[in-house]
Amino acid sequence: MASTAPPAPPPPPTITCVKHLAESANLTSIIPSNYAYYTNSAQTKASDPGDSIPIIDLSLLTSDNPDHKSTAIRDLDNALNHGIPEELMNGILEGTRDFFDLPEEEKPEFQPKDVVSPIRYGTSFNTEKEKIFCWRDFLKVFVHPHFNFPDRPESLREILLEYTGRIRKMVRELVGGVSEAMELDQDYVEEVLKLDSSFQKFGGNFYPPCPQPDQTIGLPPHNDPGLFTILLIHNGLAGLQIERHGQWFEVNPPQNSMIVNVGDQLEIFSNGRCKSSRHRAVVNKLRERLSIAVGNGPGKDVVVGPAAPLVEKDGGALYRSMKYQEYVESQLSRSFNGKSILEEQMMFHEDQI
Ligand SMILES: O=C(O)CCC(=O)C(=O)O
Ligand SMILES: [Fe+2]
Repeated sequence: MASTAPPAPPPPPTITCVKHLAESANLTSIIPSNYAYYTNSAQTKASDPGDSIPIIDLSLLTSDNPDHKSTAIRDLDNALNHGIPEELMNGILEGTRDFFDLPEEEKPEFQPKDVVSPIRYGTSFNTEKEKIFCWRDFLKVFVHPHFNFPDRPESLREILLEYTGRIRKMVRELVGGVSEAMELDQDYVEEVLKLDSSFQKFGGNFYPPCPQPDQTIGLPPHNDPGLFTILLIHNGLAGLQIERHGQWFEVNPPQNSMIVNVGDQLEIFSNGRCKSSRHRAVVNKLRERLSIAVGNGPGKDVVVGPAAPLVEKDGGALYRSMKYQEYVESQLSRSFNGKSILEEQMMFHEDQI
């Protein structure tokens, strides 16, 4: 009688996550040289709660018509005020934290080589391409149109489904508000961007405390690829910075608030009316930081270019069109220090217009 072979042991960890490194007794006061990243702190301005970083940059949603503008503002306000219950926010933060707390030997199964795998745990951004690593670990899960979920921890599955579903609803309202501000028909926008099958990606970021926070970076400057990213930061801990006119501004979100970042597809679709937010995350000496970034795009197979009525109004398209799936894959397979894909899609640079 043939005996059944015992199950194969799990593969050894392929990467050292930074959480493990930060917790190891070997890490004293100097970080390893492959985490060295120079940030010009002189360029960073402290935040001014008065006017520096609006959590939603309503000026990006401008229409020349003041009535349209105020309707859009009201709609956006509604979307955000009636959003996500506090316990759901706490639940998703706890579930994600539980994932990062799984024993290291249980994590290799979530570490596929392929950058477009639907469930991917890793460190830095793309360690295959990078010599300098960033001080963060991540969990990325594709949650729509197909819902994927890691089978552990138990606490994550249901809450992931519910949380990302709520975020999709909120994003549709945001898209509705923006469409109105740009005088575009909402049904037209939903249809051309195929929002029923929107590609949605859940991202958990874990930044352990770092003995030399000025010598490294949590996430280097980047733009998110989709339409809107909704960011939730545990305890609103500072670390996120947004670039405006060559200066970096700290964002200090109020407790239980969410940050809405405009992504590249919205800049392209709006023919430059909405500007994609360039941002980065710095790390903290004493406290760990956990953020949840849910990226919301159009359908994967949509070829996104400037909306036809806007091109007509503006007398031309300012951006090339590209299938969203190719855009995402191209961004994922780069290292962070290369040229931004958005720049490549611009047909004219501001100094040429
Ligand atoms: O952790 C943060 O504050 C930023 C995260 C982020 O930008 C991202 O995941 O794309
Ligand atoms: Fe981001």
